[in-house]
Amino acid sequence: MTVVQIPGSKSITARALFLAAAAEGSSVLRRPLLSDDSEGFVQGLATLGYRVDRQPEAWTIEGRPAGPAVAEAEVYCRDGATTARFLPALAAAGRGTFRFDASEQMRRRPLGPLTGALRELGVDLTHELAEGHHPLTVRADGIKGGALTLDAGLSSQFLTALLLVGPLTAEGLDITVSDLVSVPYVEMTLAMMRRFGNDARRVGDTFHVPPQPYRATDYLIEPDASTASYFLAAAALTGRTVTVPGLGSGSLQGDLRFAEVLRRMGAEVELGTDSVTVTGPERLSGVTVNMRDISDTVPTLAAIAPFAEGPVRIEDVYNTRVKECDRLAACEQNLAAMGIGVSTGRDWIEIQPGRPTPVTVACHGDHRIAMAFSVTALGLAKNGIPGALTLDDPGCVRKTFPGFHQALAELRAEWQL
Ligand SMILES: O=C(O)C1=C[C@@H](OP(=O)(O)O)[C@@H](O)[C@H](O)C1
Ligand SMILES: C=C(OP(=O)(O)O)C(=O)O
Repeated sequence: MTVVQIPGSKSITARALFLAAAAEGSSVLRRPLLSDDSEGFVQGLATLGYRVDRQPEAWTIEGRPAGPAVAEAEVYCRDGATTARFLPALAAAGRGTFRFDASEQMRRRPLGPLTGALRELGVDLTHELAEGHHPLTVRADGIKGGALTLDAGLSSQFLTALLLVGPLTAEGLDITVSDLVSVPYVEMTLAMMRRFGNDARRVGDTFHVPPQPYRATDYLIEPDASTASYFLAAAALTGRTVTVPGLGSGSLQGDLRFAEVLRRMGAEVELGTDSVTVTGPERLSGVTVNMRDISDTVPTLAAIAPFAEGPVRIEDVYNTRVKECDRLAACEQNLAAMGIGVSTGRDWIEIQPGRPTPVTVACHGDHRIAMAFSVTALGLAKNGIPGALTLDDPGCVRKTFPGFHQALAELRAEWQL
């Protein structure tokens, strides 16, 4: 049995940073994620005048319920969609002129439903180059609040941004949502808002957020379940056992359900109160699975799929086309290059069993493509397929797990693969 320590959850770190910044008093966030996304979020907060004291194991943030401490700022959001979508909402609740920009990759990703909703709430917001994309400027003068509708079919992060800012509005928010994707991330948002003292709740398709102030909290961040998927998949693929401590039945992260997908493919899964353990079978079986709730783990499953006994079909994941890259296209491209039978439609991908030949993986600057296909390399080694699989951009893992390659190398050394 191999124990793998996984760094903190990106999504929980981002929410905790927002909530701590918006709360009255000083919050301590324990075991935050140290990566490009979370550093970008902290840097964004600092640019907006929030005080963050960063020790490696704990970050202390002084909250400001009235919003940013500066009247003008230029915030660079890097590649992080949580930063690029949550921080403009936070700034809108304050007073001042705040310009936001992001990397080329993030500039391409959609923002329109969120910026449209902020405008519906009376926020003065202008896009510089293209409607619904970064860069943008918010001329903030507080938010009164009220009722609004939101299309959350491309991203749940639009809803999370509005939920998080709701308690900072004068009257609260009632948000009626259509076509919501990634539901567990919204449940995570509501659970964390409760921990910081706000009783936002969902009734049918409407989310009610009372204007109840956040209070400062001491918050322990869970390991990242999407990151864990690569190591659980590695165990499932090679017949080994991996335990990830800190991720158990009480986890806030939907992506832990990826272990259930591995179970359906024949792996043994033990979900304890504070850990998850996966043991791989002799050979995985094929599966058809709806991954609308857990779409960050689509590349992980696609990358081990060729080694299954039957076809692997992943459905209802259109929004994976508007992530760091078009992930259905990137998975199809790389699997096809390896000689694997693969087809895709608007919102699905189907992968046939086969013997992948090693290639240089086209990462498209996407950490999940890089990490997922690094696991394919273990399948090649286990099946005695000669040659090395390489990545055209190994460094892109810095977005969520700068130490990924080292961690995987340690696993391979232990398993002699
Ligand atoms: O709210 C969050 O922290 C996230 C929500 C999901 O995005 P979508 O809602 O865009 O699917 C997920 O893919 C992303 O990595 C993190
Ligand atoms: C989609 C992702 O990130 P984000 O949307 O937060 O940039 C991800 O981490 O897979």
